[in-house]
Amino acid sequence: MLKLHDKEIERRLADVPGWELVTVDGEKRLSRVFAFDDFVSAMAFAVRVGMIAEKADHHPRLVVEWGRVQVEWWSHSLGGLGENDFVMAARTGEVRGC
Ligand SMILES: C[C@H](O)[C@H](O)[C@H]1CNC2=NC(N)=NC(=O)C2=N1
Repeated sequence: MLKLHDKEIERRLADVPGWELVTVDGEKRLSRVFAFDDFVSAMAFAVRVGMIAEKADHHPRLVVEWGRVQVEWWSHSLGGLGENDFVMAARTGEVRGC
């Protein structure tokens, strides 16, 4: 998988509404916070995202708190964003139903 350049990233961001481009330790990531009514719903969402990640062998950073889950996707092997990350971001939205 190829590391995407800024122009390609900008173009693909339009395909994943709701996701934000962030840079952490010099590496670009896709980031989004999902809101829930309580902790159990947040946890259940995180588990479902974890399952699709495991199946894809491509894993996110998941921060689970009462009522919210922050999801970040990037490719460790690329030190940035690849096509996979946009695919998984879109699939994450489907898990949530939005
Ligand atoms: C050995 C295993 O297939 C690799 O470490 C996978 C696991 N999950 C991964 N997830 C992410 N986000 N990036 C990777 O480079 C990655 N590599």
